[in-house]
Amino acid sequence: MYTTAFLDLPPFVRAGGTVRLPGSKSISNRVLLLAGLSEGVTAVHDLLDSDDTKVMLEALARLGCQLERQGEVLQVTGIGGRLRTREAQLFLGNAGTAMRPLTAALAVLAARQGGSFELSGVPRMHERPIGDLVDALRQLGCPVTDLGRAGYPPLRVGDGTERALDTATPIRVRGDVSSQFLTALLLALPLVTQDGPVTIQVEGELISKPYIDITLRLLERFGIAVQRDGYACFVIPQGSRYRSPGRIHVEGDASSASYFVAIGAIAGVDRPVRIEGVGLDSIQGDIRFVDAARAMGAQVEGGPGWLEVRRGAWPLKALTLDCNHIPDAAMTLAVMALYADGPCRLTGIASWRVKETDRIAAMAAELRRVGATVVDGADFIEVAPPKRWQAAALQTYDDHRMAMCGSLAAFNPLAANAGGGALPVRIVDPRCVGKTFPDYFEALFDLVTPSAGGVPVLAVDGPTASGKGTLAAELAHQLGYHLLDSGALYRATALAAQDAGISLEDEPALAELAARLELRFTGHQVFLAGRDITDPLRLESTGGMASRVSVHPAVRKALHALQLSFRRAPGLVADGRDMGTVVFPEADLKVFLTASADARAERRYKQLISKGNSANIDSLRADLQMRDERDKNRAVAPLKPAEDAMLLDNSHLSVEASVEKVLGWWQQRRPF
Ligand SMILES: Nc1ncnc2c1ncn2[C@@H]1O[C@H](COP(=O)(O)OP(=O)(O)O)[C@@H](O)[C@H]1O
Ligand SMILES: Nc1ccn([C@@H]2O[C@H](COP(=O)(O)OP(=O)(O)O)[C@@H](O)[C@H]2O)c(=O)n1
Repeated sequence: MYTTAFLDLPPFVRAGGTVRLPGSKSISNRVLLLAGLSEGVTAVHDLLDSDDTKVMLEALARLGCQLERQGEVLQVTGIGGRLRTREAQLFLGNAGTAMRPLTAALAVLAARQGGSFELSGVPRMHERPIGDLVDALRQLGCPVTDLGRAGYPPLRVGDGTERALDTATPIRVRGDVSSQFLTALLLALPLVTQDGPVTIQVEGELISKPYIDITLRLLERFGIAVQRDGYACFVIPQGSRYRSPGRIHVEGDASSASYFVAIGAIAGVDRPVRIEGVGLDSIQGDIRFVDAARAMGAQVEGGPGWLEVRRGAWPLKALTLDCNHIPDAAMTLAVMALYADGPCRLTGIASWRVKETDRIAAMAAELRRVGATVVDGADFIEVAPPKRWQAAALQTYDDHRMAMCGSLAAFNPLAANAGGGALPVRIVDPRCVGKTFPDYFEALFDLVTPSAGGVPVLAVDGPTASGKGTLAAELAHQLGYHLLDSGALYRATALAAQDAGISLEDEPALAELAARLELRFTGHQVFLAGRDITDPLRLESTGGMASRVSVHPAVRKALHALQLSFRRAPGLVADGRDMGTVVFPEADLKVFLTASADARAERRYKQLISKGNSANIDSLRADLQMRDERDKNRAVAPLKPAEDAMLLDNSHLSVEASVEKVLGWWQQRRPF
């Protein structure tokens, strides 16, 4: 997962390959609650691991459920409908799928068995209405106290005393704001069917019906057969009891699939985008997004648990659609509209206004940034593709879907009206995808081909101990970019030569060795032919050998292709001696880092001492000056600043100040 302040996506021109979807959020949190309320143990397979499931799991643990991971499977031992804890404060982040059902379940349990629970979330959660659910619970006789604004979390359910509930009178709940209130009641009310059946009557036209279908199907798996009359009246039979199905598989998330369906429709030109984990047989309503994508031109094939998507019509065909049945996936259509042959109009989306953010307002604002013409109203949005695309920094409003949708703007080079341009797209706060799809961007980068020269490079060159490695690593960390420590390649070649007994003057043998170097970088570790060389690689003596190895033109040539292969989406920070001059002459920013010989000798001295090595500052200074001479005076790729390099003498600058300086230069060169 990218936890950077922003993530710049290079422009993409093609997509293809396979993506395996994480589990559905809606199914995961419903299954967890049902398993938590059941008698016995439920083995949950393919559970989504995300922010929203984490808060649900934490809440269940606080309530006395036993949770045990066995590899990929989570074993949940439920409380069997009996409170194990009579008091708890539960923090539920921004997870509507945890807040609503837990409010309902704990309200009835607390009233029946005497308990008191506080439920709260992030500030946005406290702006998301829950009043209709609270009204329904109060009709039953459950004590519910508003701890903030009436009708919004935080709430307290129960007052510690046992109460009789009125389960004979039908419970009325509004269905036209969010179907989650009805879901919450359906999931919770089997707990109070001891004395008779419980009837729920929906007032107003129910929205997002497919989510109720998921709820009913999962209740059935847990032994509860709800009788119903369409979507207006639901009856939970007397004596209903949750029974664990023993084992249950969570489907891949159909809403998450929508981004990859869109990517296939936009850029699946040479090969399809294959999506695994959810198929045409899905129980999730958002699978019907596939119909909408087809209507826009996508070619979609599918079977149980898989979909394959290719580009069909291009540009995409403009669409007008009532999206009431696919509230979440419909957001993806709003972004596909950027690539359509006319304006697209999505209606029936009033519920967008009460989601993680006001999604109609957010979508309109962000699509305008890339150049689209957008008209929005209480329950619709109309998007006309940009006449002129603009490079944009897209805000994400702590909303995972805004971030994932925004990424689709990076296919702008393919737009009919792109005019040959290729613009990067900045996603601000990419971490918000953690709500449902923590590795979304990694999955995206695995599928896409960036435009030629589209992957940005930041080159840092300079003499030894100037702080290149430290600076480059921190820049890569803050930008979410890959890191090339080119010195490590020369160092590894030197170690390999030492192992193989090859002389450091034997150019042809060294070049051959360099060409078939079996190097692997994992986190902070480096492996050479399977051997961990992390420590020997950093030895001062290895640096000295590397300096001798690196003077040979044939060795430099042999390592060239390997260095280029580090340039992958989203971007690269490369550190060395000739990054800006030879290897990446077209780098977007070149920094030449220097510091006085005294400063560098002192840094190296401290670095060695802190690692428990012995060192002598005078010999270190002499050694680094000798290495500077060799690097500067060699015939091929000598150490010198590129003509267009920015010079930075950091003799009197802290690491943080150097990083800030370079990030400032970087920002100036970005088009946002
Ligand atoms: N701007 C700086 N100010 C002070 N010390 C620094 C600075 N940059 C790096 N250092 C320290 O100097 C040492 C050498 O830095 P390193 O990044 O390994 O250099 P290089 O990669 O150029 O050989 C490290 O211990 C590092 O923490
Ligand atoms: N792009 C590069 C990187 C390193 N090198 C050589 O490899 C040696 C080790 O590089 P390094 O960056 O790990 O070493 P230090 O800068 O820490 O000494 C340097 O002394 C250079 O001679 C090079 O020639 N070209």
